[in-house]
Amino acid sequence: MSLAETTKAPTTGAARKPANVFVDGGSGTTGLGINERLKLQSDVTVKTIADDKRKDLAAKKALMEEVDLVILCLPDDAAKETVALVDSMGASAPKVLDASTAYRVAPDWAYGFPELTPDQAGKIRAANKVSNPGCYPTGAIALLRPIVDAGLLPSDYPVTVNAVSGYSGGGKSMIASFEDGSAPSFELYGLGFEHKHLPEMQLYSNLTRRPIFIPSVGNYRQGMLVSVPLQLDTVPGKPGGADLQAALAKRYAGSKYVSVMPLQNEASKGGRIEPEALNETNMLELYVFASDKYHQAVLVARLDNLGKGASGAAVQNMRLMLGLPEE
Ligand SMILES: NC(=O)C1=CN([C@@H]2O[C@H](COP(=O)(O)OP(=O)(O)OC[C@H]3O[C@@H](n4cnc5c(N)ncnc54)[C@H](OP(=O)(O)O)[C@@H]3O)[C@@H](O)[C@H]2O)C=CC1
Ligand SMILES: CC(=O)N[C@@H](CCC(=O)OP(=O)(O)O)C(=O)O
Repeated sequence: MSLAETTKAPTTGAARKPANVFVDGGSGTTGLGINERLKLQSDVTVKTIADDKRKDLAAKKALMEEVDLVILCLPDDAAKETVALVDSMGASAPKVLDASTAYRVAPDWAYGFPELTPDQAGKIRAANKVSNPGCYPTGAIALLRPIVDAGLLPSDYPVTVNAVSGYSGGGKSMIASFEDGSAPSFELYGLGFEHKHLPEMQLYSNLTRRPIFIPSVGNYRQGMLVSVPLQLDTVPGKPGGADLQAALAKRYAGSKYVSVMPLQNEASKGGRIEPEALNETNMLELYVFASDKYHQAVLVARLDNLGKGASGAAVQNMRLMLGLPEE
């Protein structure tokens, strides 16, 4: 057994040293959010790389020899480059948690949405490679998967997902374009039907038909809403809003980070929701707005794109992968 291997933290056990973690891309939007969260965790030590060496592969490899887990907060190509480096390290390789889109539907990686199914947290705990979900898929999959699994929505239903994100979702360059006033106040995008989140959204929602996904970005920093309209009279069995809400409540009962809100129907008054209420948290709220009169429903997820949509989820996955208790 190599020296580096003996320094890796055990994944189970009571008394032990803090686990060592390296955040590759630690000065980007997602990386900074993870570092802020890790400052509050005494059972994790963050190992850093000199700024002028942060893109130097030999320096990265030397640092990765010392850590139990590396979190990649990089563009896809750079993430693939670091993963190739990890793959060359043999027994001294750290576990990898990747925040990019590169491995989200790769069969040999675990998908880092612990609430996906009752056994997903266990898969993440046991995996050496975990991909952190995209922000929009986190909302869409959380809403759709339990309803499809319960047989309330057929897997070939023509699903449309609409969403709005704060501008931090686009990383450093989009943040700069909103903050220097060159970006429009609001914009629809994804109108080429090829948004990078579609494959994971379809796969983990258990949908056989590719959804239509229309995201948008507004002139505020962070927070998002993901919504899925449903014409319930076209769905076999004609489920009502209460059936949908009950399936979600059953799936997420006891969950620390996913809250299923009471059914919102004609009697509830309101019919409005804004995207920023969960900012700086790792929470995800799920709503069913429904009309029995018109047999229509809209499923809505609210989350912080930098929280449960990125850095918060990464820290939740990191703790599972290191065998540490929930925050
Ligand atoms: N922002 C968000 O809400 C979310 C982002 N993500 C994903 O997380 C990843 C990072 O995104 P985000 O934080 O927004 O992006 P940013 O553009 O804010 O940050 C990316 C960081 O990576 C650095 N970087 C680029 N290439 C390398 C390299 N070869 N080695 C080391 N560092 C490098 C950049 O440094 P420099 O600028 O100097 O090149 C920059 O600091 C992306 O894959 C993104 O898709 C995931 C979920 C949500
Ligand atoms: C507003 C905005 O541009 N958002 C980004 C998604 C951010 C995110 O979560 O995407 P990844 O995790 O896949 O990087 C986009 O639509 O490409």
